[in-house]
Amino acid sequence: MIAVQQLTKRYGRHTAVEDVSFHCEPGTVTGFLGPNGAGKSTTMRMICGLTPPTAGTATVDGRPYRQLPNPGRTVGVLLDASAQHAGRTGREALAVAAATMGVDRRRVGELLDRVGLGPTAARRRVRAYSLGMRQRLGLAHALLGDPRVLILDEPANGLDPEGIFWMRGLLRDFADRGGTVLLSSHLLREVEAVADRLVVIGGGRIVAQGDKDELLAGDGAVVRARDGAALRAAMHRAGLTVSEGSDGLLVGADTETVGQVALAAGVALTELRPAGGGLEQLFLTLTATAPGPVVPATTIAEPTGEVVR
Ligand SMILES: Nc1ncnc2c1ncn2[C@@H]1O[C@H](COP(=O)(O)OP(=O)(O)OP(=O)(O)O)[C@@H](O)[C@H]1O
Repeated sequence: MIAVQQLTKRYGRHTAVEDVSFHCEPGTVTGFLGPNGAGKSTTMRMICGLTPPTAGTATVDGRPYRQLPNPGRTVGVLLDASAQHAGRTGREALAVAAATMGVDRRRVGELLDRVGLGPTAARRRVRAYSLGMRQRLGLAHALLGDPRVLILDEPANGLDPEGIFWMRGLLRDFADRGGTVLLSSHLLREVEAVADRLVVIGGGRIVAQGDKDELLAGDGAVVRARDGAALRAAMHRAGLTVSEGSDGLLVGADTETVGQVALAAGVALTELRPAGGGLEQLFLTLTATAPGPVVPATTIAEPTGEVVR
């Protein structure tokens, strides 16, 4: 469990993070979303005791990070994959961390396998690693102490599509076994596939947070089928509003309803997803302008301050 309460960080007159509060519960993946410079890394660094907050508190499993007796046993952290000892091999880097944490050395080999760094990669010096390999090693490092909590800053950076798919599976499995995951990204689509909850930050302030499905629902569904005419006719017959979107039909109903209508009509779908219009729009606006006020869970505030849903 991660509890963040009214965290604020000022650098001189610049406010990097302001009054940020959220919780991450066991068994869930929380996607921490925001454009570049929004305050994600600063918030995560405060949770991990690396940046002292100007105000507010953050705890992991009920304690501030710095008061955890052996932090790596409670929380696995990956904040900057490029900041690893370049002169050590991947195996050496993990072995040193295992010794520091008091972890059985045999876990080193297991974890190298688990993150897809085979024997050849494990023998290479970290300076020769690609960013994707460093992310994998960083993840192995984070998992080394068998923690119940993971805090990962942009872990998908540098991973290829197969690597991103693999990482999603690993994080989903971790949460399904009761773990707590907080992962940041500047890409909605990247976390949408794995997160249960979303916390959206812009200009240092929370602009939306809540259950992912609730945040993405209510804006209709995007649906496609090889037989577009049959799909459109089925939606019409069911009394649903239909319009042509840029990447499929936009239907004014949730994905479950749309899927059932298509099934009943015998139309095979090639794609079905929440339209996510509000969140997409919020993201586009956030990227362009400064944010507005903090709003309660499962609502979205436009950067102007107007609540749009
Ligand atoms: N040490 C520092 N001194 C001064 N300003 C800082 C410092 N660290 C971060 N900032 C500022 O705080 C704001 C938030 O930065 P932060 O790195 O937390 O954003 P981010 O959401 O992680 O962005 P990115 O996705 O680009 O990593 C930015 O305006 C940044 O310039």
